[in-house]
Amino acid sequence: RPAINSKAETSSQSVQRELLKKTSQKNDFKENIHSNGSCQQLPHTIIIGVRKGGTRALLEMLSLHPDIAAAESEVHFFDWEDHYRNGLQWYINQMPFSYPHQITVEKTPAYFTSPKVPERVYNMNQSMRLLLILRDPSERVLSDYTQVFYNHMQKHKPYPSIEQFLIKDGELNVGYKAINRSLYYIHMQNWLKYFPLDHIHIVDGDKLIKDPFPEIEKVERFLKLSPQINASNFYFNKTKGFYCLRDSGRERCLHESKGRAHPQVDTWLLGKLHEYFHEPNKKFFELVGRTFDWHSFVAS
Ligand SMILES: Nc1ncnc2c1ncn2[C@@H]1O[C@H](COP(=O)(O)OS(=O)(=O)O)[C@@H](OP(=O)(O)O)[C@H]1O
Repeated sequence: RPAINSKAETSSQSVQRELLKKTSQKNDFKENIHSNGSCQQLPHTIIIGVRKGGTRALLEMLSLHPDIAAAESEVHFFDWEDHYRNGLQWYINQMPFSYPHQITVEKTPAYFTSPKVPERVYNMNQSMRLLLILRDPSERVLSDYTQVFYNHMQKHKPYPSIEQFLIKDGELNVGYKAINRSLYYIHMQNWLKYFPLDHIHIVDGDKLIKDPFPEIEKVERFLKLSPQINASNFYFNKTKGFYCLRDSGRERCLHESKGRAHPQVDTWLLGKLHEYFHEPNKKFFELVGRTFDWHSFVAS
């Protein structure tokens, strides 16, 4: 049963349960075994978000571990109806081939803020251990905007300035989607209806940027992996301005779309953002019993 939610099953829940049952009965799906003994398996852990939190960096860094097998692209199984309808066999087919001792992981940042997803993950595996990487909520808003701005640029489409999204009638536009995605306590509450807090490991995305190794060590411990990733797997690349990875002598940085400059935002507007997130951040800290070093300014 869900950790907190004890309400009677709603019709949408029973439809979902039926959908999952249809595809999850043992004989209904196979784990696609390769002749070398590897096979495709359902993920043992999922990086559920948050969008622009550093999910790709986390996945790539974790993949340095020999016991990790990661799905390359975002799967969007639980949040896209077209995918979810295909059932668990389809989900398995998206997974990398891995050996029995390995942990399969996929990352889809949109899961964290998608209300249907926690229940769907729960219906698949009630004891799933989840990874969540969060970043300063205001910084995340700027990163979110930057991502969509570049998506438009690449298609040679115009895109309004960040001020046009952030300001409405002279005040902060709290209806902006990117702001909602940064209200972490709201989304976290949805997850905690189904999973206990100790099954959701929160990676500090700001710390992962500044000094990745200690954060990755914590993830190794959470996933009960042997400590195999070392400080020497990371080196700071001055040109990129971020840590890059060193794996068996090979060096690589994340794609150029990661670590882009954010738009310059007026101090007044930035102050408004920081002020707006003060209460929601406090609620989030109470919910998870831990604080983060996020901007949280209150006007005097
Ligand atoms: N080592 C390293 N190299 C490059 N980038 C790094 C790294 N560690 C964390 N980050 C931060 O990751 C941010 C992108 O987050 P996501 O991968 O979750 O974005 S996405 O939701 O999948 O689009 C990205 O956000 P932006 O800085 O806004 O581009 C980075 O700040």
